[in-house]
Amino acid sequence: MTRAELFGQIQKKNSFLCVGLDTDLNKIPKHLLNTEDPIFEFNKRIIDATAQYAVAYKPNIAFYEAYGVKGWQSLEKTIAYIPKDIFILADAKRGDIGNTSKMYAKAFLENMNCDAITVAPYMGEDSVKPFLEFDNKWVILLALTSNAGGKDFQNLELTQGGELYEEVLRKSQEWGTTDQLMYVVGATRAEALTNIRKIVPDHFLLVPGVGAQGGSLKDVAQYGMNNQCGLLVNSSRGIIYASQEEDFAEVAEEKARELQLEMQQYLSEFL
Ligand SMILES: O=C(O)c1cc(=O)[nH]c(=O)n1[C@@H]1O[C@H](COP(=O)(O)O)[C@@H](O)[C@H]1O
Repeated sequence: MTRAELFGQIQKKNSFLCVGLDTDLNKIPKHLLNTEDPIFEFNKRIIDATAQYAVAYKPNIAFYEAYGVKGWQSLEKTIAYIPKDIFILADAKRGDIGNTSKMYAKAFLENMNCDAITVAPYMGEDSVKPFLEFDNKWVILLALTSNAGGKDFQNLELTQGGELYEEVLRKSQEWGTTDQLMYVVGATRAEALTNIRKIVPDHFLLVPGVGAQGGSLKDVAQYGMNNQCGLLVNSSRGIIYASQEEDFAEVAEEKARELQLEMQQYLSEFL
């Protein structure tokens, strides 16, 4: 999907919501466990309930890989089921030496035909470049993550000045364009967004961490939005497990609608 198409979806739906499909057999409603493919059945119901409010879905690959071949099949069915105009982001956090990254890229951007993949920048340019060789596909580089341990490395002061995550933002801009690269910034790190926007004013940011991790959507929108919105804000557990009973899809729809309404307000205020 191109940047213009993504922004078009945001304008059409008045939303920059990404629904995270972190589907865990221990958390989905019990009655679904009797179906042939409980993971897909759950995802299908969540997608049906939230597609009108979501501009992106983010299946976290760990939740599928954990169940082996069956999990992978559920993932493929889920990706095929997502409406074609919605951005699909494989949250796989890959990155390895060049010829290995090339195979990861082939798996997610070609065979699975996802629009984007999350990539760890730690191994540098030749580990990221193979993901950038696909038309209208995106690499989402981890910059400032939402977890407490993110500070262990990402906030280290470099001898030449600045913190490590700032160098990730600066250096990686040499590798691809604003039509190919996005960055992960946790909603729990919203205080850094003003500084981040000085370094990457035009890029899209994937922002996980609202809902279950407690990040503020308002702060993210206020300090992170640019003139093309420039944000995809993810919520996984806060939507998909808001109810773990038979009404889970209705409650997920309500939660997605609540976030969309709030986003609509910020789009009119800050865009
Ligand atoms: O890359 C990510 O999506 C990601 C980066 C990050 O810094 N923090 C983070 O929580 N995530 C992912 O975003 C999702 C957050 O889920 P919830 O906390 O349930 O909304 C999970 O799939 C995480 O793996």
